[in-house]
Amino acid sequence: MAVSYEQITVLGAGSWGTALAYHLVGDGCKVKLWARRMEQVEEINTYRENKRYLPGVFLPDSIQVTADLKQALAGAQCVVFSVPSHTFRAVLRDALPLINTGALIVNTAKGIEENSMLRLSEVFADEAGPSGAEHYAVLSGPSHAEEVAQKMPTAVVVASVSSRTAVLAQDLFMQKNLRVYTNPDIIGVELGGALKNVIALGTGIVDGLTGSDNSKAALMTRGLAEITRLGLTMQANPLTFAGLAGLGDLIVTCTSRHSRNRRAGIEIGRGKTLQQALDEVNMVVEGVRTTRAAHGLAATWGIEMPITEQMYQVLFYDLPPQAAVNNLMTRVKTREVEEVALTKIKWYAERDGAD
Ligand SMILES: NC(=O)C1=CN([C@@H]2O[C@H](COP(=O)(O)OP(=O)(O)OC[C@H]3O[C@@H](n4cnc5c(N)ncnc54)[C@H](OP(=O)(O)O)[C@@H]3O)[C@@H](O)[C@H]2O)C=CC1
Ligand SMILES: O=C(CO)COP(=O)(O)O
Repeated sequence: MAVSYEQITVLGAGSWGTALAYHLVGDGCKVKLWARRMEQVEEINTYRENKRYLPGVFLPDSIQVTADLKQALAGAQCVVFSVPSHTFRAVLRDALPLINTGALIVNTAKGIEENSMLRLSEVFADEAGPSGAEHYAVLSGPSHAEEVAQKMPTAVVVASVSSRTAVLAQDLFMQKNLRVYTNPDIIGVELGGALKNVIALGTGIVDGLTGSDNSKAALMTRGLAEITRLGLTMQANPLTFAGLAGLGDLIVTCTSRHSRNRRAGIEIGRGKTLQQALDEVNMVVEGVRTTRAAHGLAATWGIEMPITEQMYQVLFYDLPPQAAVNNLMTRVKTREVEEVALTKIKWYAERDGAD
């Protein structure tokens, strides 16, 4: 039977945190939404609307907004993290001592820690200790805040090392407009959600350059191939990349007008610098830091990720986007699917010293 919560706390009052608070608030359940800035709290309390991050959505009084972390977390049986991934560790560190033991923790950020190259569940284990993992779940999949807030039918996935926790998170978010699947493959779900943003920047660039549908389809498909290649080596289930956290999220992020990563890419494709593109979007563009982390992971695991490599050169070394396209198109010829499967076999053979 589904557990009913009296109080849920959402940390992070951007688009996603606000949409999730709106989604979760219901009969008998109080939702507290934590924003780091008092001005934002005042604005939401005055207008009952998050004008900057989720305009047009009326937030009922049963969503209590606060900038006081202690007050936000007092009594919470469930804590949803919706802060940008590069701030996750710091917010987590402040929040952990204030979170009730045994509370369900759901992280909804999509990224990889830039310098450590850790997945966010690894960052969590780093801060909370490995035993905390039992209560920790990840929510991912194709789900733009704007559409979830409009109650558009949406499907997402939750992953946890604990099947009980995954089911608790599934029950928590499941509603008529939001269908939630569970998946035990937390590695694949985290990698899919983070790495699709790198490809979305790339498809955005193509939109800004030429708008070619053929080129975008090529990037998405070959992007998924390199994500799968890395994921396989990192012990993910390859089927996860064909699911909501992989292909599903890749489609939405690479094609939607709501996607910040795609929008930033479009600006770069039109000739803006990275900083100009980020200023234009003015919301978190996770794919930029993730490109650096993915580039590092590819080197660490010895995996070829040509699209990630070109994105890295465009974003951080001013490679002109057209030159990146040319580089991708003139790579040495290769096979479509065998390389993906062979990657894992080759990697293990090398590790184990086998022929
Ligand atoms: N938007 C979406 O549709 C979806 C987003 N996600 C993921 O959710 C995460 C959050 O994204 P989203 O809500 O869209 O981001 P937004 O850009 O909409 O908002 C970011 C929020 O994070 C706050 N913030 C920034 N830095 C810090 C910090 N150091 N400590 C605490 N809060 C901070 C911002 O506050 P301030 O205004 O003060 O800077 C703002 O409230 C990302 O990982 C994203 O990939 C996942 C699925 C869907
Ligand atoms: O992850 C998302 C949708 O599932 C949000 O993607 P963007 O960050 O590109 O907006």
